[in-house]
Amino acid sequence: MRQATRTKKPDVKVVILGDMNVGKTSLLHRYTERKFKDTISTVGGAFFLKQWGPYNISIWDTAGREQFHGLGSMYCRGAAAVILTYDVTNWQSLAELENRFLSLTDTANADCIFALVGNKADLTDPFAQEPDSESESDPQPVASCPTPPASPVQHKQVSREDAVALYARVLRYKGLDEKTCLPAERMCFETSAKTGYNVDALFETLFDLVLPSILKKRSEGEATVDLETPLEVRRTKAGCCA
Ligand SMILES: Nc1nc2c(ncn2[C@@H]2O[C@H](COP(=O)(O)OP(=O)(O)OP(=O)(O)O)[C@@H](O)[C@H]2O)c(=O)[nH]1
Ligand SMILES: [Mg+2]
Repeated sequence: MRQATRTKKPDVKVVILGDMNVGKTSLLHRYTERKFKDTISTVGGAFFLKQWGPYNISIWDTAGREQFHGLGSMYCRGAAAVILTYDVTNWQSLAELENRFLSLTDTANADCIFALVGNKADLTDPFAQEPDSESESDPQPVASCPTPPASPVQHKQVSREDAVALYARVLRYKGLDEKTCLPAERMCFETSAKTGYNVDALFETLFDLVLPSILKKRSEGEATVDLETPLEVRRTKAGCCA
């Protein structure tokens, strides 16, 4: 009898969505490479493969620029989790999630998990300016006296309450009952790709939450996510497959 061989196919798909410049690619670099690197605006999309215990998780980076909007629902197809990303210093980036990006998730799995992420927290919150002890930042010059904040604190345009309210509307849009869903306190994050603040917590929370979805799929003997699905994937400068 022929034995099935296991290729390194992803078990589950996570997609990151949001307006241009909110820091989607930077968040993925921070998580997968432990670095804050220069980016160029993403063209099309790119995927990163992350080994999580015995499982392979594909994380799809998407382009926020309007010209690539049409590709978004293709990337979301079959997603087990979607990260809706905004910039805490830019109110419009939160509004765009509802106006432009939420409908793209119609192609995601019915039991898709949503996380709402306010990035660039280092610009508004002195606490988020501290490098995450787990994350290796690019070396900073050594200061001889108490270190001033790395950059001036900017006006925070999106409060946590605004994000929590949007999370509730996302659940409503998906026809989900707030009482039985994952609570906003757990699924709304403020992060900094620059310092690493909360970045591991975001991805690791999501990965833990998608495990049941992997196990269910495996027990049902479903095919894993097919990377060969024709997708016009143009890579970012940063490339992919961390
Ligand atoms: N201060 C600060 N800047 C950030 C952070 N994350 C990203 N940036 C900067 O924001 C700009 C955009 O970052 P990207 O990661 O390319 O943004 P994106 O969402 O992938 O943009 P598109 O690919 O065009 O959709 C870059 O100049 C980053 O250096 C952050 O956490 N803090
Ligand atoms: Mg990008």
